Amino acid sequence: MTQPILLTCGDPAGVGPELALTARRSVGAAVPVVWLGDPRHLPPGTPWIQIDAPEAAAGVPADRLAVLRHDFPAPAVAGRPDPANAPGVVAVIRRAVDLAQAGRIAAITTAPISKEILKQGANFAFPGHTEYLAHLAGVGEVAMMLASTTVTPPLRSVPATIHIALDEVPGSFTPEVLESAIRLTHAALIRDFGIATPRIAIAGLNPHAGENGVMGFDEQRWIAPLVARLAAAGLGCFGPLPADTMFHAPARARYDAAVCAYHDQALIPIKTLDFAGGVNVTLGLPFIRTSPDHGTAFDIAGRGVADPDSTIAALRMAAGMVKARAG
Ligand SMILES: NC(=O)c1ccc[n+]([C@@H]2O[C@H](COP(=O)([O-])OP(=O)(O)OC[C@H]3O[C@@H](n4cnc5c(N)ncnc54)[C@H](O)[C@@H]3O)[C@@H](O)[C@H]2O)c1
Ligand SMILES: N[C@H](C(=O)O)[C@H](O)COP(=O)(O)O
Repeated sequence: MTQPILLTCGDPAGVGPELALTARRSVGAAVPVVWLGDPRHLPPGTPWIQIDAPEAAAGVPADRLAVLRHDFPAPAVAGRPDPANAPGVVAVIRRAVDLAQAGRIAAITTAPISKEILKQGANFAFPGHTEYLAHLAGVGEVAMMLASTTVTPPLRSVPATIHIALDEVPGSFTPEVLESAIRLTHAALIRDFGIATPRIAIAGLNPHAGENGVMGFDEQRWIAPLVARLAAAGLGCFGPLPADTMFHAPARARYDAAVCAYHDQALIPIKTLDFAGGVNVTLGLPFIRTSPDHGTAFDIAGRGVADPDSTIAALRMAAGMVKARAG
């Protein structure tokens, strides 16, 4: 790789800045990385080198952090998020997308943000990176995949509805939304994960996938017919399956990705099985974006105990996707 993966700073009071150098070192010299943020927010003693353009990251030794500087209004106190820095956090994401769309970086890996702090400090109107990145890229349909990296068989799970309240799920989980998630998942498995003939398991919405109408009719009414139509069209999907029994190891061996109805149905299994190695990937963007699966972890930020593995896995997965797309 010649172009770098750009690692955003995320919330400067979260664990993002303290994980940056370790993650950068772990992926090694073959993968150039540039960190976008305010160097005042890095832990004291971090060896960093300022660069003026992402292209210069390849010349920075892998034991140093190449920094593309983005000055924030305020210093950061680990564990004490400051809404005054929220506009800076948002601007960093925007700048990363500008660089990706200009073809100057190979991929974006984002460090965690706090939606609550961004709303307080920047009136941020999006529930997460996923929706904001789609907005910035001008893309109507994206999906959020959480992919394991350390469990066998692996788990890749995609919630068809994303960051919405549970009481909004029944109205938002529509045939169009499910079809879009299945199509995006199918395309990503081929393009980014090198799976020529994807197998995609679809979760039901209701307990026992409705049990033939005893616990709900969504499966009979529209989920099963939709899945059958897309399977006939060659999308390799099957189901709907009862969600409670589709994530144990023998069940996972039967599919390459699971498409679920809502956020926790998809994310609880992966964060339980592989919290340390889980990676969040946005499907459907015109550029590559990965992220660790964890959040800002304000409760442990600054104590040097945060596990870097998910950030390392996110950088590695981004590099793998760059390679897969290059053929
Ligand atoms: N990609 C993202 O930007 C992203 C992802 C998830 C959550 N969040 C945000 O993060 C904030 C906090 O969310 P949360 O508390 O639900 O989840 P969290 O992942 O921040 O923390 C959950 C628990 O896991 C622990 N933890 C998290 N990361 C860890 C690590 N690297 N090493 C060791 N322990 C770790 C935390 O200490 C905490 O006990 C929220 O504002 C949420 O919106 C952001
Ligand atoms: N739902 C995600 C998770 O819990 O891992 C998280 O909020 C991150 O979402 P974005 O990548 O959209 O910020």
